[in-house]
Amino acid sequence: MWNSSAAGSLYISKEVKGVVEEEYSSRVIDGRSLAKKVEEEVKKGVEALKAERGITPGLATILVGEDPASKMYVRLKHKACERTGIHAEDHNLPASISQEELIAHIQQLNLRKDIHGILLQLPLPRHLNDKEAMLAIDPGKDADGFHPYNMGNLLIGNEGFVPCTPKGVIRAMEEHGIQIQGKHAVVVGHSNVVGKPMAAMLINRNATVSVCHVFTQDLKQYTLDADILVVGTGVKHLIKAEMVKEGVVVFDVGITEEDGKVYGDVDFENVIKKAALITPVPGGVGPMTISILMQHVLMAAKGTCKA
Ligand SMILES: Nc1nc2c(c(=O)[nH]1)N[C@@H](CN(C=O)c1ccc(C(=O)N[C@@H](CCC(=O)O)C(=O)O)cc1)CN2
Repeated sequence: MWNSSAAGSLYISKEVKGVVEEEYSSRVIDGRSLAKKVEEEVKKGVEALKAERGITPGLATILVGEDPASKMYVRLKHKACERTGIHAEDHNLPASISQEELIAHIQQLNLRKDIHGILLQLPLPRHLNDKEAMLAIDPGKDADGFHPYNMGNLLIGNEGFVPCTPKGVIRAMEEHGIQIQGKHAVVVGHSNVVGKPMAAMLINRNATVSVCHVFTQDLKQYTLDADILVVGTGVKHLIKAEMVKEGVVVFDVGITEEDGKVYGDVDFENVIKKAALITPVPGGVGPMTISILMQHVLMAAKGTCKA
């Protein structure tokens, strides 16, 4: 049922090579190769848009403050823009900015004809209200898919701008021929960025979906029954081998940084021995998130996703 070679999973990154025994390497979903494929599609689309309509897609990223991880994610997004031919603008605002000033800044970007996508890097400093700020973004420029208009559309099955991480997971499933309909998909984590939109996307594809979170009693009871498991909690190695069944497909969306190393929510080294397919951290869902963002900026510039 699973197509482990479809998306070039023969290439294994050096981080993964270090922990995976040879016999399991074909089970690894290589997010970097998949992201490269998506970026190549975007690059072609950008070139065509420039040639046919003289439009260069433009993305404005807004980063409030100096959080090192957020700075790195914004940097990765700008590099992807460079690779795909998208114009990128860095709006680094001071941590002391008020809610009103932030909203005024977003409104200025809404008016700009050369800016097609606006991305507000999360998390914001605690004194700022992210939901209110998201609401200020023109839904037609909402490259992240977090505006309530786009979230509402997702819920009723109109998938336009949807959150990039879960869309990256769905794209990886498609590339590997993973059947979703009729399967039991278990989503661990109920954030607005990953868990809730992921559950909606799986429901839209006729999976039976369980959503587990920090208040779920007996998590293992759910994860053991999962055909598809998506985990995004930020708890390092929350999912152990004894919590999954043989043949499960696992998407690890968690990121924990410790002593300069990055860890996922899944005990990859051991879970891979039971999984049919699994994403590593790093090199799994993260790069897909960024490539889908590029896809959204192109969509916004083409006007194929109007609010
Ligand atoms: N406005 C948004 N804020 C946040 C989002 C988002 O989608 N939109 N998601 C996360 C952070 N994030 C993107 O912003 C993100 C995180 C990680 C990666 C990634 O490629 N990670 C690499 C590892 C990098 C490392 O070494 O630390 C990987 O997994 O291979 C990309 C994007 C929260 N905020």
